[in-house]
Amino acid sequence: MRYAHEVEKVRAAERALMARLPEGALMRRAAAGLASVCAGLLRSGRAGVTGPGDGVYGAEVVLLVGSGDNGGDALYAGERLARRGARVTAILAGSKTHEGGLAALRSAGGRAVEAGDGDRPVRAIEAADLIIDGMLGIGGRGGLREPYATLAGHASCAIATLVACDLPSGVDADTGVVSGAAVHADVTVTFGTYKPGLFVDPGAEHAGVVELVDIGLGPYLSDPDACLPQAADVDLWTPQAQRESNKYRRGVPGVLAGSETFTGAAVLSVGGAVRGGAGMVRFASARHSVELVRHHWPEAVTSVVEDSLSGVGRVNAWVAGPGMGTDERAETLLGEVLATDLPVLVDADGLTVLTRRRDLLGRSAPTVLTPHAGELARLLGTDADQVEARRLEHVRRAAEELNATVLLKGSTTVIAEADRPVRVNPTGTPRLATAGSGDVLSGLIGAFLAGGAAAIDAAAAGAYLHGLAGRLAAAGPEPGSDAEAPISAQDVVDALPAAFRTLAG
Ligand SMILES: NC(=O)C1=CN([C@@H]2O[C@H](COP(=O)(O)OP(=O)(O)OC[C@H]3O[C@@H](n4cnc5c(N)ncnc54)[C@H](O)[C@@H]3O)[C@@H](O)[C@H]2O)[C@@H](O)CC1
Ligand SMILES: [K+]
Repeated sequence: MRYAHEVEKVRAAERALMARLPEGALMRRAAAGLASVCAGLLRSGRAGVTGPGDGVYGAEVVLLVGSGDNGGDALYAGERLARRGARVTAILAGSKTHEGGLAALRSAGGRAVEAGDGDRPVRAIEAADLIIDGMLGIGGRGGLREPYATLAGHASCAIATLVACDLPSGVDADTGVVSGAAVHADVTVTFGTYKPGLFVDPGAEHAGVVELVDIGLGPYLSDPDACLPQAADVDLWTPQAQRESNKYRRGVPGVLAGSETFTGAAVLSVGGAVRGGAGMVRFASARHSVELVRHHWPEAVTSVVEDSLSGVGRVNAWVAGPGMGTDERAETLLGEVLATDLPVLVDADGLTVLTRRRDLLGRSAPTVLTPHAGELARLLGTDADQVEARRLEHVRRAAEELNATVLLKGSTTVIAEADRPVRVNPTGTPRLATAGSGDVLSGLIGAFLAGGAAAIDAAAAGAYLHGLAGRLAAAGPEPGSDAEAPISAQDVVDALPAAFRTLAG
């Protein structure tokens, strides 16, 4: 798991640590880590310098230097690279400059130009092998002002490898929100702990590959605000099929989905549950959906239901909502499911019903809600643009107000439960924004809930494997190929076994 802390907590930890260290020691640690990652990039040839030598000697390095300590980090890192023979140019963009850092760079042979000094900054950026963005770190607020915005644009377009110091300038550290121009980094070297904005789009997408440099902050940091699960975590959360397990021990999800009119959602949701490792799936719906599910998934045990689930048989968890409609019948059946003491996942039409029946959420058993921004906005009585603009804030609020584990779908899927760090899903592809993809996710999480996983673990594991299956389906059988193709929700179902296999690797 990767843990992230908001700015306030980072600052508190830095203060506590700095009180025990000589003046400037922390900045030198950060700069040493940053210089070491940059030297590695230059050595590997990734940053454009090829031929004999260590890649650092003779390399053209440009520092974009802001007025705060982020600029100080960049200047001290530049000093280290200059001492190893790099030709380092600092572009001074702030209203002031870290004096110690600038003096250190100059003493190592580096030079400095003002951001407003004609076309010299642009020429330096164009000729660079590597650029360090030291304009703004955790002190950044709102959209980039000039000349930062223009420099961010030039640097992001340059052929040089662009390395962000702590976080890309223009990305909000706590939320990942970008307002206006921002640095689009290849690599971000972040200090002490990850920042939530590095996990969540658009911040995550601006950060590129994120490297964490340990500056000794760990013991001083309080609880994390967000975390990013890794394959090993997901492996622990998915109920593993033990050799001795029989189909009942692995858990039986009940899927209440589809209607006379809408059948596809039901087929996909059952598919997610079957491929999620459910020993057996019970499916309850109107006759037409039942017929189609029987045809696609003969392994599901089906029941035609009208206004009661009494004949469905024993299940360990419920998935309710995809394609079930929003009429009175749907409301009655959803009410019956939520009145049980079983874990219940509510999605799609089920969420629409909940907007008028929030009282149904007053239960003590685990509930997982899987809305997209529009559905969450309706549940919270706000509008979708607000949710999209501040995803972390809204998913946290929803978990508190709705008494549920809330998985907010989107370009970065985020999952909240009261009093826990938000889990951010690291997998996925824009190709997953296709009809029916969410239905697959609901069934998959339902399989994990039925298998005994805690609600937040089931949701996080489901999001991870679903995103990975989407990526694998879009990439096709060519390993390592960057080319992606459009996919259908059924392709995601079919790629789930391959996604599971990566966990074992
Ligand atoms: N505090 C510490 O102990 C350490 C801090 N470190 C570095 O220090 C950074 C934080 O330094 P600071 O607190 O000085 O903050 P920053 O360097 O992030 O930026 C602060 C300055 O930027 C200006 N600014 C804010 N938003 C702006 C915008 N949108 N456009 C233009 N200018 C804007 C502010 O007016 C202020 O002058 C960290 O990100 C990290 O890189 C590291 O050296 C490790 C140790
Ligand atoms: K930066």
